Amino acid sequence: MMRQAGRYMSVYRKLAERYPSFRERSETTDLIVEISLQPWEAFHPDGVIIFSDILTPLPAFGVPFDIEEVRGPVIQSPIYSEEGLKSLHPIDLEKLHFVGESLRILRREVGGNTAVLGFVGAPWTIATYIVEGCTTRTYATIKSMCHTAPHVLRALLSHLTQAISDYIVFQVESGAHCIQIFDSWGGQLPPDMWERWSRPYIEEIVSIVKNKCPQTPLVLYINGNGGLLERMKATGVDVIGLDWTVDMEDGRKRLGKEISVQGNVDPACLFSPLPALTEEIQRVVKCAGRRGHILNLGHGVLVGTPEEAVAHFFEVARSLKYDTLHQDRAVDSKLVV
Ligand SMILES: O=C(O)CCc1c2[nH]c(c1CC(=O)O)Cc1[nH]c(c(CC(=O)O)c1CCC(=O)O)Cc1[nH]c(c(CC(=O)O)c1CCC(=O)O)Cc1[nH]c(c(CCC(=O)O)c1CC(=O)O)C2
Repeated sequence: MMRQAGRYMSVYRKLAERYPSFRERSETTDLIVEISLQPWEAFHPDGVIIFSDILTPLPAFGVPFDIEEVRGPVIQSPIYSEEGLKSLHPIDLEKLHFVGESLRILRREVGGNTAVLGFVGAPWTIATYIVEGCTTRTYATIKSMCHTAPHVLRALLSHLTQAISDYIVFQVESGAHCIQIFDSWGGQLPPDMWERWSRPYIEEIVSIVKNKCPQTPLVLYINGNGGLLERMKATGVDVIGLDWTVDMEDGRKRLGKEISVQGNVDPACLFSPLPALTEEIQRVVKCAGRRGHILNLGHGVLVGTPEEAVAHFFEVARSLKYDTLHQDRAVDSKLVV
């Protein structure tokens, strides 16, 4: 489940009181392992997601950042000029030793029946933070840069493409079974702009990673991806994450049978009465069909979500039987949540 660890869990909030800095919590091996295992111990999902952030690798290629309680991510020196590009350097994976160590420990801790999942941000999404300096609602600076300084933006995105590719391979070699690429803010671009400013860089990442780790499935998630589904498929990833604004059945039709899908229960549904949540999970699973569906939310668990609802989500997922959901014969297929 996306964002399955974090602020909605009381054990996490208690730990955060003792370790108030997000960077400390997400850059200390023991804490990363402990936080990653909190939802695994509480709900027994099929996958453990390393507790980290899409911004975690930034300092390893020359971009310091912090996560502030109210403002969220803050980049001390945003990059929007050729001068700013000078601070970038190739990713130094030794500076991310805690990620490698945590993935290795998680693999040992969870045994053979649980997948260990790594993730990265896509170049466009990471660039929105590096250029804007913080979370933005308008993306005005980076979008205007597409016209005022396209060469600078291209150089930044190319640098990020190489760094992120190296970082994915590092995560796989450290033990991640599967990698999700978050182009969370790709849906903020008109589709033709996404084609120019995001897709080529994701495609290059996919090609580098498929060359070095051909067995590792890659999931691509974009928030607000209704206008982009077919374009996402063309990147060559193995799984397309659907947010909840796309009907699962429509998504399936548009994407065809040969690609897998993930999603797409509305995270807000976890605030509804549990029987309504049960029905929605069953509906989504039924619409997704019998093969190649990773049951998940359409985006991360929201802050304030009742933990009982998350527990219920996993219980319902485990209880599903294809032969009762579908009239056709049951298949021996596993649900991953
Ligand atoms: O998420 C927030 O609302 C707070 C600020 C924020 C963070 N990263 C950020 C944002 C969004 C933004 O403002 O741009 C920026 C961020 N981090 C991430 C994404 C990708 C996405 O969710 O679409 C994004 C961009 C989009 C987005 O936030 O929706 C990914 C992320 N951060 C994180 C995790 C791990 C996890 O939660 O299990 C994960 C993903 C793992 C997965 O779902 O597979 C961890 C994280 N990062 C962060 C926090 C909050 C700070 C804290 O615990 O003290 C937390 C913990 C939590 O969400 O409760 C900081």
